[in-house]
Amino acid sequence: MNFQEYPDAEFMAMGLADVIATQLNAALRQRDRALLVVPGGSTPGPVFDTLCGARLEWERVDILPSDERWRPQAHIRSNAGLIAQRLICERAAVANLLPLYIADETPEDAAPRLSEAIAPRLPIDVALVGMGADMHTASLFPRAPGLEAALAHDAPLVLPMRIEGEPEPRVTLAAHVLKSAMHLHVVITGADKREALERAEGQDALIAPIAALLDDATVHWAP
Ligand SMILES: O=C1O[C@H](COP(=O)(O)O)[C@@H](O)[C@H](O)[C@H]1O
Repeated sequence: MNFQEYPDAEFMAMGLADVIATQLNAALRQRDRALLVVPGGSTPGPVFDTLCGARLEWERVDILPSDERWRPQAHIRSNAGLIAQRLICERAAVANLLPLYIADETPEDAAPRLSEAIAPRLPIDVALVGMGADMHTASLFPRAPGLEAALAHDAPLVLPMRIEGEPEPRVTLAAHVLKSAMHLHVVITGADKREALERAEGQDALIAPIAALLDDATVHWAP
């Protein structure tokens, strides 16, 4: 794991947005299109606010959520809703959002079709994921039913997740999909998450799902 520490969240947003834009530009020099995976939640907003102004050919960029809460995009808890509002705007308004949600279907019914839809878009050029203080990443939650399947190297690309205590079901990219990204970044803030990250290192991924990604990741942390 590479660990990058910043003096505050604003510095981190600027630094991380710059790294992601540089990596996307490099990918676009090699191929027609680039694929960027991003998380939802409360942490990535400031990174999106800076990244959306980056100078790159956004019309050639596909943006895919790392996971989705099973809500329509207009819902306040939708990860795609956050991404559409804070990232797919300004210069990035012409980027293409690949939703991980199908209206009027259950996550279980939709997951195979979502897997089929994203398969031709892989590999991921740049993946940015978050982490909760409980060490979940994307929607890979500790001890969740279905977690073992989602950690398997041959898991379907997209899996449904039902997590006790969460207000809605979810879908998530499998761990191997995130790990296969050319560049993998984890963004976290606060002392509690830094401590959780330290606990996760070397842990069983069934207890600390973020551990499944750490070997391949650069972790970006600000107080
Ligand atoms: O529920 C989710 O949580 C994680 C972490 O979110 P945060 O609010 O603690 O930053 C996020 O990465 C994931 O995409 C989201 O669905």
